[in-house]
Amino acid sequence: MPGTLPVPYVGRVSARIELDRVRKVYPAGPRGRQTVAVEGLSLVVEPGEVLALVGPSGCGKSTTLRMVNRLIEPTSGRVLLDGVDTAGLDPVRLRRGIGYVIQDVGLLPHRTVEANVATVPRLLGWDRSRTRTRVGEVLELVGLPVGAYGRRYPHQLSGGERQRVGVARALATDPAVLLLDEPFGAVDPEFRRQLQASLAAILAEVGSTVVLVTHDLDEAVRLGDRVAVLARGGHLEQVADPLTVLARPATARVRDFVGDGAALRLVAPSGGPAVVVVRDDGAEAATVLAAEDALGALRRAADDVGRAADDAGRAADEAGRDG
Ligand SMILES: Nc1ncnc2c1ncn2[C@@H]1O[C@H](COP(=O)(O)OP(=O)(O)OP(=O)(O)O)[C@@H](O)[C@H]1O
Repeated sequence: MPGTLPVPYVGRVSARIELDRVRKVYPAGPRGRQTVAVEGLSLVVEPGEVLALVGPSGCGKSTTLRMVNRLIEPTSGRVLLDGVDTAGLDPVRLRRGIGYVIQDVGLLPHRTVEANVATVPRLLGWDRSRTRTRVGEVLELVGLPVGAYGRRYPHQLSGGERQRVGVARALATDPAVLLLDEPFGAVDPEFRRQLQASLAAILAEVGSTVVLVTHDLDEAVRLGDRVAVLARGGHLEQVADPLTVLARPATARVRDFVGDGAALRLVAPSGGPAVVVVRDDGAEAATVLAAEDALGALRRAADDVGRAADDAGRAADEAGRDG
């Protein structure tokens, strides 16, 4: 059930986000020219959906995200939440109803984990016992039980644990909208995979509408129900489910961005079985095979190669005997 903004949300609620011809132009600096960061972007994120925003550096991903919680005001166009134009809402109240996680999560260094996570519930005037219960729940959800971690300070945590506290803090009031800007940008690749897996489980649990900014295509494919690919100047090139983006890039820019590595790759999109995407760049054909079918095809191909090698070996032997 969609929530009605800008009230705080409790329970499994999610909002519909609509960007309607949104444009952002940064004014010229002392020496530079003005920058068109986002150009006429129209996009809908359905309630409960995870939309991953990807694209090359500087293509306007963060600007787009921050226009949703009004950390940045659009130059023109509208951002609607559940049909309500956010331009008419109080930006501070709006932001308290929207979870926001950035790369360097910005935990308050002199406050414990528990106190950091309780920040927004306190601002919203929740009573002590309700806050304590919820803080315990969200810390449990991100795998940092309050008994073991609640009284620690940020400097007593690893980078990955700090990121998870940031996610818990953003989830503390069950926001209808969750904005994630490179949430694991600072985490090393191997641990990143683990965090992505736990985030996927968390997102499935909370039901918020999520916009995830990442430069990591694999992260987008893993976590996104749909993937939106932006090009420089904030132009939307394609928005589709992850497999379609990989298998059938809509434009040359998307093809460049997803790269040749996408021609054959094993992916595990959220909620679906692992699949192999096979793209034939020379033709229209693109095939998405279930992993087992693809493995079967690869094994058969390997058997054929093996048989051909055996045949060639036998032929060589026979030729040797004859000679
Ligand atoms: N405050 C600002 N003033 C002027 N230009 C800005 C400002 N913020 C961003 N830009 C410019 O707007 C464009 C889009 O920036 P944005 O940070 O939204 O891109 P991004 O896709 O998130 O980039 P990255 O992946 O590198 O973080 C870039 O050209 C950037 O230099």
